[in-house]
Amino acid sequence: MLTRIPVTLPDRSYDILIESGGLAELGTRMGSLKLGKKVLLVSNPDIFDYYGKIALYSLEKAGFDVSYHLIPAGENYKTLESIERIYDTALDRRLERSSTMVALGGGVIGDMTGFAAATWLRGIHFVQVPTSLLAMVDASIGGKTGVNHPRGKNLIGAFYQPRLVLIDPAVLKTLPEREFRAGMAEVIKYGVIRDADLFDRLEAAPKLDRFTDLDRELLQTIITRSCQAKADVVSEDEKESGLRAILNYGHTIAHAIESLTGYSAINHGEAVGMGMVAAGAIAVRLGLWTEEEARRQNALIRKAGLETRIPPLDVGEVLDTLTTDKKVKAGKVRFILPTSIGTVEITDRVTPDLVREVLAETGK
Ligand SMILES: NC(=O)c1ccc[n+]([C@@H]2O[C@H](COP(=O)([O-])OP(=O)(O)OC[C@H]3O[C@@H](n4cnc5c(N)ncnc54)[C@H](O)[C@@H]3O)[C@@H](O)[C@H]2O)c1
Ligand SMILES: O=C(O)C(=O)C[C@@H](O)[C@H](O)[C@H](O)COP(=O)(O)O
Ligand SMILES: [Zn+2]
Repeated sequence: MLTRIPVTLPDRSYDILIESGGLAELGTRMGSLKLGKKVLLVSNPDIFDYYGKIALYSLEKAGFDVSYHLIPAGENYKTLESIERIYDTALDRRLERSSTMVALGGGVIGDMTGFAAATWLRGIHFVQVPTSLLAMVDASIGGKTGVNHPRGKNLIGAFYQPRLVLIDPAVLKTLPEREFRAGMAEVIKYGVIRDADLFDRLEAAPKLDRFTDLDRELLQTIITRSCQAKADVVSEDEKESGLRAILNYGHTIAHAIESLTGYSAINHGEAVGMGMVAAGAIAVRLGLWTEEEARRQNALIRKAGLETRIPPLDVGEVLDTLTTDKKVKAGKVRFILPTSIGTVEITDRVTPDLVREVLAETGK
């Protein structure tokens, strides 16, 4: 069964296509977009070993002239140096304005390929083929592309929309369990910020922490509801001038955790899980959210096999890193905080002392 979710934008609308086994149709799907012949597939060696051949074969069969570029796996390769290596291959391959970069991988590959496509020749086509749960439900959609700065997450980048997002849930069978759980953090995020019914369904599920324990119907619900939530928000506010900031729930503290731990010990989804616990505790202390709902959120995060306690960090460094967050306005750090399951608000009322208290409460 093919599910199509449109992302409707003023001048760069595109489809999210969700279909089990759909990777083999990549060439045909791209064939209908009127792209130039040259394609550069960007991936990492592990993912390429599993799925590179299917993707290349499908593209070649559809008449594309394909080459590929591999970047070692891991968030600490999400750097400008890796982007320069993509540029080298783009130059060697003489990519043209009509050419396309295809990201075959998780969010790290997707964010970097999108940024390289946005900047090479001032912008060439770009297609997302997400292979991790997190990239399927979040990173591949909406056009946030970029890389990390050693002192701050995603500080370098561009809004640049893909021409197509092609999701083949069957590839999740090889995703390491830890990465599956990381993806569940962003799924729970949608429940808290926007989709109370999704939250209820996750609560009702017998298990959430392993791909193999999830029934196929629930997996389909998780992917389609999450993609729909992201597509709706991005369609309303492409460049985060307002509503889109809700997608950053849990990320203010998560990004500080990621950069202060060197982008290696804790992955993005794990940090988001911890960040949502901290944001929930802040909301309770400000009288915005009930303790009972915060407890339900935290129980769901634990049920997804995620850690809810923040590792020991220097609080001064955390506070300093928060000031590099992209939501900072007029020098004030802004947080997305829940007001009920399914609704959030954005506030600049969170003081450094409150962050200190909550880090002490939610820390290990
Ligand atoms: N642009 C956005 O809107 C957005 C949204 C959320 C997250 N992100 C970014 O996404 C990144 C996190 O993405 P992620 O969680 O996918 O991490 P990731 O890209 O590092 O992938 C996680 C790991 O899973 C492996 N993997 C992926 N798919 C696989 C498969 N099918 N089989 C076997 N192994 C597979 C990868 O090789 C990697 O080791 C972060 O950099 C985060 O900032 C971006
Ligand atoms: O798409 C968005 O908007 C998001 O905030 C989604 C987040 O899950 C994602 O991690 C994003 O990359 C964070 O954005 P940033 O602007 O804070 O870097
Ligand atoms: Zn995220």
